[in-house]
Amino acid sequence: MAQEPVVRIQNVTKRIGSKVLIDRLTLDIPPGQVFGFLGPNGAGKTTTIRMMVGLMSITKGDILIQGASVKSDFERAISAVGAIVENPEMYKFLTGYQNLLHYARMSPGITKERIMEAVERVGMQHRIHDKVKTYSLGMRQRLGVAQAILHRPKLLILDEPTNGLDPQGIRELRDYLRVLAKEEGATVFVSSHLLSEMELMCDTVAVIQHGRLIDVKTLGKENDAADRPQETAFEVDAPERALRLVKEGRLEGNHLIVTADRSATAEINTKLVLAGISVYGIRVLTRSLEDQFLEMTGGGQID
Ligand SMILES: Nc1ncnc2c1ncn2[C@@H]1O[C@H](COP(=O)(O)OP(=O)(O)OP(=O)(O)O)[C@@H](O)[C@H]1O
Repeated sequence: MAQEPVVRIQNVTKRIGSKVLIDRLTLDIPPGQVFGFLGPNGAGKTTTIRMMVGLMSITKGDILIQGASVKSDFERAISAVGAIVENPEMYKFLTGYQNLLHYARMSPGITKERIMEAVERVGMQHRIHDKVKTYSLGMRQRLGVAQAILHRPKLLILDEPTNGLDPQGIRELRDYLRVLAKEEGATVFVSSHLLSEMELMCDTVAVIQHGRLIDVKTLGKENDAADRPQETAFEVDAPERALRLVKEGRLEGNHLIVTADRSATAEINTKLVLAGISVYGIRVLTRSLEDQFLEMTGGGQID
């Protein structure tokens, strides 16, 4: 049985004046995943996140976090959330550890052991006693994440966490977000306008444009991809005859390219072979999420 979603965004609309920023957005976020929220600049990612954490009101619809309504039960909803939406304030002349200790004093029940556990989750144990002013951007971000998870939230929200990070920093971010999702049993919700990074980081990606949900894709699951129609190339000895026989697709050299799902692929192969055409190879031409995203959003342009 599918587990209860950690977040349920239910038919949410955000209007400011006559402008519709978010248009009837419905989205379930399952537990224990790194879940991506992908869209070009201005698509409405930050607006959605701001509504999730109570920084902006919801015009219509509702958002449930661990079953609690952001609109009518905000205290309970937000208690399940750790978020970095704007840059977290850190005292630069204190060490990372002192910053966390300071923060922990303001929230009851966080022990020193828990602080060190959070520090380990983000791989900062070797630098945590250095002053924040000596940290790189990636380290400051890790410290921000450690702070955001101190109270063991079920949902960690990061708005554009890869911004400004170099490739190495992005790889490290990906690695520790995966550990977090697994070890803390938390769902990590990350927004980005960069597809390639989302592909590396996330289990699932929801694509948004013009305030509307366009698609939700599970990444890295072969079965999922295998059941959908995909461009498939049949390498044959008589391409023209193959095209006449199959009556669809196009030719590229000695390849017949057809959009087909698994069963159609098998049927086409049988047809070709029974007609005496030799099939030397069948290859699925998988497209990256990037290609699909560009297709969906018309090249990633805003308008
Ligand atoms: N307070 C506001 N009043 C009016 N329009 C706004 C307001 N805040 C955001 N917008 C507009 O709403 C749209 C969505 O903005 P939002 O910041 O949510 O996009 P985004 O997907 O997070 O993009 P980015 O990556 O550029 O931040 C944009 O067209 C933006 O100009």
